[in-house]
Amino acid sequence: MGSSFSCCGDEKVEEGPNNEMGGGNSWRIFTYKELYAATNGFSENNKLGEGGFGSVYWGKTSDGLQIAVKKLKSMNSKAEMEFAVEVEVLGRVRHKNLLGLRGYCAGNEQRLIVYDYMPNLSLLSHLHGHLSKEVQLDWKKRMKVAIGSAEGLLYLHHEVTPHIIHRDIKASNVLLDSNFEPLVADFGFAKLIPEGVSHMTTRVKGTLGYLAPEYAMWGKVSESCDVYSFGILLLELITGRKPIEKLPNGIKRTITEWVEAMIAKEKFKDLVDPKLKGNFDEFQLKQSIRVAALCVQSEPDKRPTMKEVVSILKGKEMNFVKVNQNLRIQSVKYGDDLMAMDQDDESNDESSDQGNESSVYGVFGAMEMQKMQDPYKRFGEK
Ligand SMILES: Nc1ncnc2c1ncn2[C@@H]1O[C@H](COP(=O)(O)OP(=O)(O)OP(=O)(O)O)[C@@H](O)[C@H]1O
Repeated sequence: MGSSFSCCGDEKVEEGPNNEMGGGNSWRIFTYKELYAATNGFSENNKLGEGGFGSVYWGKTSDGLQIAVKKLKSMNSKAEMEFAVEVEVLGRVRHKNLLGLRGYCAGNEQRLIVYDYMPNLSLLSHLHGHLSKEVQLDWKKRMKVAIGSAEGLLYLHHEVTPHIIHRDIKASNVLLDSNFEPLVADFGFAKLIPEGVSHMTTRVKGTLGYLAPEYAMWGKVSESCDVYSFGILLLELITGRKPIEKLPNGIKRTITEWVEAMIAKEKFKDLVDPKLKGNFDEFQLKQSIRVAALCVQSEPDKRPTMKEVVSILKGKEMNFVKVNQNLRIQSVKYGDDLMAMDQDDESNDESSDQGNESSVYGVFGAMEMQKMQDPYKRFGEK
């Protein structure tokens, strides 16, 4: 590995366009040699986690900056596309709640993306992973994470041109800085939406449990798919439960099914993660359940926009909320074929971020997904 430092040459050849907006947010091209040295040769000890794209390593540059380096695991057209999309999208976005680009390295043999290191890791590790026992995420922090993530999405949907749909909103893609400010990450699946286009039909990418039904089944993608995923994330933050749980009898249950049943019994307070030991704000609980209920409706047109979501989470009442005053959650059934593909299983992974969430990369909806020999293959892999 160490022999081929073909990547990007040894000189700093290019800088991001936004340097004038503050040195802290600029990006540049890194050399492979630099990243190799920063990560101690991509040592296993430096590994922060692994996703579909490849592994992520902690590192420190020669000028003392702590970074996270995402290293493509194999060079194929699919992975190349994801790399290109992520770098392209990251180059366009700038918001306190979006994990921006610190740099990249693209040579003949390597593709690497460099981000700022987020010392409090992912939301997933706090809710279900190795940090969950420490219960650092009290109610106030959870609300901060909810509002911040929603603001990041609001920016993508309404403020950047062309608009961007993230398509993979989930707990492992929300990273936390030293103040527990959330930063939405992982733009490899993002879609740029040309002006005037309300929705597009596309291959399904994302993670089962968070996928909007119209997207999972028919590949119909619009901003409201992110709104649906955000609703699931919000329920996860409130309840501390996973989007899909495997019950002792082997049956899989979605978080919306569980919440729906609890609300039917009017057990609102019992919805809150027991780890919080009853320490939560009742008004905020009601508001956030209401937002989540609106977001996870199966009809995309009935879901709120992220602007509306942010307003309600910040305590402002909106007229349209009247349609869902009684806090009813509509649970969506994905269908047995899709649920069978969930690989959540028993892995309540305490040791790392990997593997305790079901990343399913379906193609063209459930029927096609069922036909795939290996459902966990990523798109585009032959
Ligand atoms: N900037 C960062 N700072 C700290 N940890 C990070 C950073 N970026 C990624 N990680 C860690 O590395 C793990 C792997 O990230 P990655 O985005 O590759 O995959 P994922 O989101 O877990 O899975 P998927 O590929 O299915 O989206 C994350 O869960 C996170 O804990």
